[in-house]
Amino acid sequence: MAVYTEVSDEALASFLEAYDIGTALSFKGIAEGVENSNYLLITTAGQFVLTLYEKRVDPADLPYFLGLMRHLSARGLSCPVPVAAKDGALFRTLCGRPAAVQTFLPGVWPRRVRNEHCAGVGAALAALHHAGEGFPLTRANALGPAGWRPLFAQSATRADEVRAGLAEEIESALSAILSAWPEGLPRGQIHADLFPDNVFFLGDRVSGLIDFYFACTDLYAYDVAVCLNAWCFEADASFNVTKARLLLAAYTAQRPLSVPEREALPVLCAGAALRFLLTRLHDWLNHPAGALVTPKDPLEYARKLRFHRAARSARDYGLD
Ligand SMILES: Nc1ncnc2c1ncn2[C@@H]1O[C@H](COP(=O)(O)OP(=O)(O)OP(=O)(O)O)[C@@H](O)[C@H]1O
Ligand SMILES: N[C@@H](CCO)C(=O)O
Repeated sequence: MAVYTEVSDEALASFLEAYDIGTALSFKGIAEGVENSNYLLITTAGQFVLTLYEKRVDPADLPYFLGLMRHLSARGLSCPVPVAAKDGALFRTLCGRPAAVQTFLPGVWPRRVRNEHCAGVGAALAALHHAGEGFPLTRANALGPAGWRPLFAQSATRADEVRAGLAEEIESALSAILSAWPEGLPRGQIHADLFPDNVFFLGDRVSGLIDFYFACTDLYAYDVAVCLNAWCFEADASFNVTKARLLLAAYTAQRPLSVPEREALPVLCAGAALRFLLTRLHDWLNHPAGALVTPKDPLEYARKLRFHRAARSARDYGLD
């Protein structure tokens, strides 16, 4: 469930007065998602999603996130478009929280990832990277290499509660990855969290991308690495090279990877696995008893990390 803030009919009606999208016909909480409160809002003008930003999103980042979505959409990428209020603002305040109205995106995310989905996401990721060009704002990746040590420091002494030896394994991976992290690769606006639950499909075709709240300005090939982690492993933790080949073929058809990007793929994939291992470990150790949201398994990413640390070259990911 992800409705942390209840909105009364009166509060909604007065909020909507600031917009040109008619009056509410129906208003329902959306159960999915973890971070923010999301509502499906049907008005006399159409269908929208109303998001109230809870603790994790820094309001200072909203101009970047919402501006990026407008920029991407204007450049042909299918994603929710933030609707400006009558005064031009992309977000306002509702029930004491920053809140934004976005267009509704049709489609469903794949509960079971098939090969066709991987080709679709590869193409969509390259389209996102191209569409982001020219966006004037930047945002540092708070969960990039510089953030990993401080993040791990919050869990290090308790990591072995999750699995004996985990702290040492993370420490060794952290040092190896940081010392091999590539310099000078092409960078721009990246999604940084393009997991299956953030990609909507209609049939086998991508209908759009959502959840830009980790987006930042970082290495394009790191975004590819995030997707290889999120889309190309099976439930038994084995790497599915067919899925990787399809994802990479569709991506490189639109944005070829340079030789240095290809060479860096194993360390970028290891870094991406470490990022999700660290955030999941933190959430696993710190989730309040009785919380409605089940934390995600950190060990899934410890297994993926091992695969990447054993990989020798881009060939291990299906690139020739
Ligand atoms: N524009 C949209 N159109 C249609 N559905 C949407 C839209 N935005 C969000 N949703 C729905 O709301 C759900 C949660 O959205 P989102 O993933 O952005 O939330 P979140 O709270 O930031 O979650 P998390 O970061 O944990 O995934 C989505 O799975 C989807 O069902
Ligand atoms: N995609 C992240 C959650 C943050 O959106 C994970 O699976 O750990």
